[in-house]
Amino acid sequence: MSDFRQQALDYHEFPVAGKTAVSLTKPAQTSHDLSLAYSPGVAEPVREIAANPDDAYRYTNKGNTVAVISNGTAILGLGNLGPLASKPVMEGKALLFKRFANIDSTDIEVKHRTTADFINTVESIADTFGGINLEDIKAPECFEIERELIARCNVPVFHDDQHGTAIVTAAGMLNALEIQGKKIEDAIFVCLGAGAAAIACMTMIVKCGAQRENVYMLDRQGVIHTRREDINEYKALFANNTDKRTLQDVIKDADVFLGLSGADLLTADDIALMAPNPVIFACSNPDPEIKPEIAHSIRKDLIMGTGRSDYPNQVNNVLCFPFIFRGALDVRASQINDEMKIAAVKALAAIAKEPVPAEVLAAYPDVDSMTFGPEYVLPKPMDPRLLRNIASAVSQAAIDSGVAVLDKVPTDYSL
Ligand SMILES: NC(=O)C1=CN([C@@H]2O[C@H](COP(=O)(O)OP(=O)(O)OC[C@H]3O[C@@H](n4cnc5c(N)ncnc54)[C@H](OP(=O)(O)O)[C@@H]3O)[C@@H](O)[C@H]2O)C=CC1
Ligand SMILES: CC(=O)C(=O)O
Ligand SMILES: [Mg+2]
Repeated sequence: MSDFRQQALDYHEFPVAGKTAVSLTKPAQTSHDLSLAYSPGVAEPVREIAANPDDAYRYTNKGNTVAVISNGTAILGLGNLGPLASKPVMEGKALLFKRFANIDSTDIEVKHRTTADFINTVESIADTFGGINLEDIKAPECFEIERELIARCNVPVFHDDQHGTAIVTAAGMLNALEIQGKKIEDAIFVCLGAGAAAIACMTMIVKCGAQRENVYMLDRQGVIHTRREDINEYKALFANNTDKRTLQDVIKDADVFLGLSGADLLTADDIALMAPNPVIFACSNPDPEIKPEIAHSIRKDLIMGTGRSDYPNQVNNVLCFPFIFRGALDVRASQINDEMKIAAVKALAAIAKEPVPAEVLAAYPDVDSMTFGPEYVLPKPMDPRLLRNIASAVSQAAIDSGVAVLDKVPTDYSL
């Protein structure tokens, strides 16, 4: 067994199984404490909440709790391995919520027969939480699931693989194109993958200025084009009127490759065909569409990003979901709307252009330099500015767009 594999297994197994636990926020030492925490004292907030449901935010943990919910149908790039196998990833998301935004999170893995069953299950438990983070649910079902749950739930519902990924990818893309001296409206994009993450990322990149006709999207059958009859309504949004059919047809002279598909699907020969100064975000996890070592060995003029923590330019939704939920929870937003998402894109992209605090440099002793450029198009996950800058921009956007219950952006973001 490889050393890293054993380390990863040991990390999850010892000293206790798993990565999260519940901790108490109130004293529970004396019989008086118990009489307050449980019977008879607990009856008082029960009565208050029954009379006024909003009091759940006052007397329970609802307002700072997000459920991370999956059915395990698209676990990272590993595929449909079922709900239980997705649990380490969902616990991982809960760890990240707590570590980066002090949000308490519960992972919930749902076994279900139909999409309707899944939707009904999540709807039934949604009021328990301040927000719902859907995770690793495959396309196309994820689109209906999110749409229905947004309509039916009273708290924000956010499919992280769609919108968290789209926000981070768009921010990184705007910065990478700027560094490469390319205009987004002129750039030719190749997107390998046409699922949850790919459709949302390209939709956001088009909102940021890319021309829809300059986007070539591919699934397992090749280029998505207008004469294909096997594509769903979501892929159809990216159908191009083109005779190009294969990855090799479209990668020639492309400015950007975005991978949201699977491991090792882009070759060195493909990269050699791209336009000068290309941008390659190979975001499949855990293994990217092409290894950075291979890409860099083929050409020196590229900007390379992956979803992983162990290479420069980590393009991963961890740079978004803890902070966008922090911003939404802080003003009790009823939804996470486009205004809040665009505010997150701008706030994230801007951080990469600012000087990096010493504590961030200290957290990454192996990184030589963190200056806006080809090896640093996005801030690092350990950067404390992510919390303050993104959460405050998102809260403000929620207030400005009329979806916030509270009208003050917090000033204290200490963890
Ligand atoms: N870095 C990050 O932050 C994130 C990365 N991702 C990564 O993106 C990938 C997709 O995730 P997600 O969108 O949630 O999953 P989905 O199941 O919704 O979509 C997967 C897509 O990839 C396509 N695909 C799979 N294998 C191939 C192949 N051999 N050739 C062409 N297309 C292929 C599928 O094609 P078809 O439609 O024909 O089945 C489908 O369109 C995963 O690897 C995941 O790790 C996802 C979210 C965040
Ligand atoms: C990062 C992530 O959410 C994924 O790869 O699915
Ligand atoms: Mg995911």
